[in-house]
Amino acid sequence: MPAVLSRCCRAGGGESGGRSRAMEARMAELFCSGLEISAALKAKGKKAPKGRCRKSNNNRQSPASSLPPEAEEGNIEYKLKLVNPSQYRFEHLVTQMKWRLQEGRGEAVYQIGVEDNGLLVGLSDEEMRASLKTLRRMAEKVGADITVLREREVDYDSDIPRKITEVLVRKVPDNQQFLDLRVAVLGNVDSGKSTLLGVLTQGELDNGRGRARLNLFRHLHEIQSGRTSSISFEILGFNSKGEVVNYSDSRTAEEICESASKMITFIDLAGHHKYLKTTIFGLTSYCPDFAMLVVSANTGIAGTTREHLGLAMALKVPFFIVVSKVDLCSKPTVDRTVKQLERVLKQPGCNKVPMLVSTDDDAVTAAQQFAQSPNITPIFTLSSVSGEHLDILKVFLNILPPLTNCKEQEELMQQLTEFQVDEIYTVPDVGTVVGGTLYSGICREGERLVVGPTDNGKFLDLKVCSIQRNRSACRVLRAGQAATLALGSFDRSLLRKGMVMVSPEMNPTICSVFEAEIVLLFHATTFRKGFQVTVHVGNVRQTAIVEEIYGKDKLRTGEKAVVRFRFFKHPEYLKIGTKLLFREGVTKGIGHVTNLRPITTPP
Ligand SMILES: Nc1nc2c(ncn2[C@@H]2O[C@H](COP(=O)(O)OP(=O)(O)OP(=O)(O)O)[C@@H](O)[C@H]2O)c(=O)[nH]1
Repeated sequence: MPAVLSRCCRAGGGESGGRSRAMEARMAELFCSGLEISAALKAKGKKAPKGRCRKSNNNRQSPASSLPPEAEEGNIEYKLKLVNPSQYRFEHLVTQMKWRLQEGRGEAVYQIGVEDNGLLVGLSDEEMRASLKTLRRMAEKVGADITVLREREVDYDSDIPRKITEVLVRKVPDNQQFLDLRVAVLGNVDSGKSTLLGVLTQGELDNGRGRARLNLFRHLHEIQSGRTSSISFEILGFNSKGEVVNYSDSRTAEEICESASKMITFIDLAGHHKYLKTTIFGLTSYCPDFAMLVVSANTGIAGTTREHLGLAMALKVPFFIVVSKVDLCSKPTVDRTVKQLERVLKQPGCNKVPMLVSTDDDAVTAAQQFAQSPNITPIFTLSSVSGEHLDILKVFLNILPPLTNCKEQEELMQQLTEFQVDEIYTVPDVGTVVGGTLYSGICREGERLVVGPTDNGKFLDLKVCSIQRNRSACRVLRAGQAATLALGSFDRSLLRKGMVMVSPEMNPTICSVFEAEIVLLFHATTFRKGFQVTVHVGNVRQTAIVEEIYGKDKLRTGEKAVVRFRFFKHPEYLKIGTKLLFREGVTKGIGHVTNLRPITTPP
């Protein structure tokens, strides 16, 4: 592997292209065991790079007297003070708040007492009171709510104590019911994923023998009877004051949706190795904003942990880590697990900056830094049994912003409708129902779309009879939102996971043969023409045959090439540039689609 690695590092044109290629190759290390990695590094005479990572534990806000200068774009606004503004200035401030909220898709952070250049000047108590009063008036004017995230004393050149205050402003956009984030939950079997979700979403602690998890299953069974998916969804809401809204004080999902201004949908993925295909499907097709990797404090990195970490990295899903079950271990054991994680995160294949989060204050810093640089990896240590540090994770989840901004969202909404079919059900009295995500455009109740491709490459007409999100009715679905669509009497047997429902004007490109630039992450022997792998591209999952490896007759671990694949069963709808992942047994690889051989369908 090492010789190949260095070749990959040197290959490539521009600096960033070369760097990302080297990163891809190094990712091979992530998927291998620790022993393989250290052997590879030793052979290469390399050490994990120190210089590129900021000091770990940089979670503490340094007593620095400045922040980075205010950015024109984004949802963070610095204000030195807001004391008695004139009517004209007040109107200007309100317009500015609207813009910042738009940038943060409904959330903005105001730093009061800070100059535009980032200097932490601070305000006296009286000035701060007056400024917060103005901020409240501004928020009222735009229909937003404000929550003070934290107050800090600053050491500015003055005898009187001065403070800066950080305030979260939240307004649910008029066309939405709540702000929406999707978090995929990863981790080894028994690491405590379902238990943590049970505790977060039901509001009751676990007994260490699976009570919280049982609650969840009973509940799931009640509300999702008939659903056979091995991926389950759980919701955790926050109201405008940042308080948790979950099943502890709401009886139904509808009630939670009604009182929440922000909703986190957890996608609970299986931990066991034999369900890896489903786990990959969950990550590639449900478009999570973030992933939460749960690691048990007493076992550390075990089982599928490393593989799940590699998947999140390969699919570029920003992730944070929860070290669970700290009640079962002594402090040195917890520290050892955290150190082990930090070591892996700093490895060349990862290049992450670990950030241990142990106070509410750290959680605020972590959420903001994480949003600005997904290289930062917050690590929480908690217990679902004693409840230790559980509130810190909730603080983080409450203020965690989406990583795409309004502009990107708007652009996607302007495009033609494209809904990815991830689940298919038959619901009594409703008929055929499909679950999935609206990738682009807008989808309205009553809309006519086409679904396909069928086995012979056709698209079939259908009508969207009704739409539900989080089990509540919804008339309009917007790009990025997940939902279930009822299709009335449409024949279920004509549908399969991986299809798309698109606007009839779209004329989608479908293909059985496509090319992809790939990096072989791991292969026991050599990877040649004729090899069969399961390919995951977005919500498409199908066996494909390697028809050609351009310029080479075989590939070894760590090598890259452009490869031509042919789907085994039926054509699929693919797009150039889409990330791709393939596996078969121990063979794994990543890459992206570079070329399609479209099939032209008869009208
Ligand atoms: N003491 C203690 N036990 C825990 C904690 N979290 C989970 N457990 C226990 O660990 C066991 C496994 O937890 P699960 O939540 O089922 O683990 P999982 O990661 O969802 O496992 P899979 O769904 O099989 O991938 C259960 O018996 C839980 O009660 C914790 O923080 N402390």
